[in-house]
Amino acid sequence: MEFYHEHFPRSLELFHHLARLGDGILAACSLDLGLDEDFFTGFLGEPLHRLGLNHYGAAAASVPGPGEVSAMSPHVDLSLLTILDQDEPGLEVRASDGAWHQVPVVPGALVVFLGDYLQRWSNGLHRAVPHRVVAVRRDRMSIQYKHRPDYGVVVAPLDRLIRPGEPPAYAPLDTGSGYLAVLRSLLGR
Ligand SMILES: O=C(O)CCC(=O)C(=O)O
Ligand SMILES: [Fe+2]
Repeated sequence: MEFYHEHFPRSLELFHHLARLGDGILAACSLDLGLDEDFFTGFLGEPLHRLGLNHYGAAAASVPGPGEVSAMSPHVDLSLLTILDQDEPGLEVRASDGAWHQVPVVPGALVVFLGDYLQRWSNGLHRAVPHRVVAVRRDRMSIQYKHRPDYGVVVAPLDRLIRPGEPPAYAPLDTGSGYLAVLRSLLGR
């Protein structure tokens, strides 16, 4: 039992570091959008950030080559932004021309994705990159940190980022129900 408790403080430390990093990246995005750096603070309610581990078992030898089978289906994250670390290749991102590109494993580097909420709040000025995980030949682990608002928050394009006379690019999204819908689609339920 001791083993589990021993690692808990380090996990919390990691979580708080990632939350600070997430705040910093969000502040940079806000400034880029012409907003105050703490603009989103008032929109997030009690932020419900999430830290998790994903494990992908090595695919059987009979599985077709990389790219043909997804271990995690293509999606954008229901987060403001996601910070990710990975120990093996397998993660791919989709470019605007539809081509998939592998995200290399670079020691010491973290992967950052902007998520659906930032795309929606910014009316598409900031984009969430679709990504997926292909079948892997060796066991793979990733650590994913989702920088999130509270679940009850409704995300809608900001008036000041909508061009006069044009409709908003996206409909409002309830962060609670959207998250559940994606979980169901990822799990095939
Ligand atoms: O395992 C990965 O590299 C990607 C995980 C992911 O896309 C997610 O947790 O949203
Ligand atoms: Fe993701």
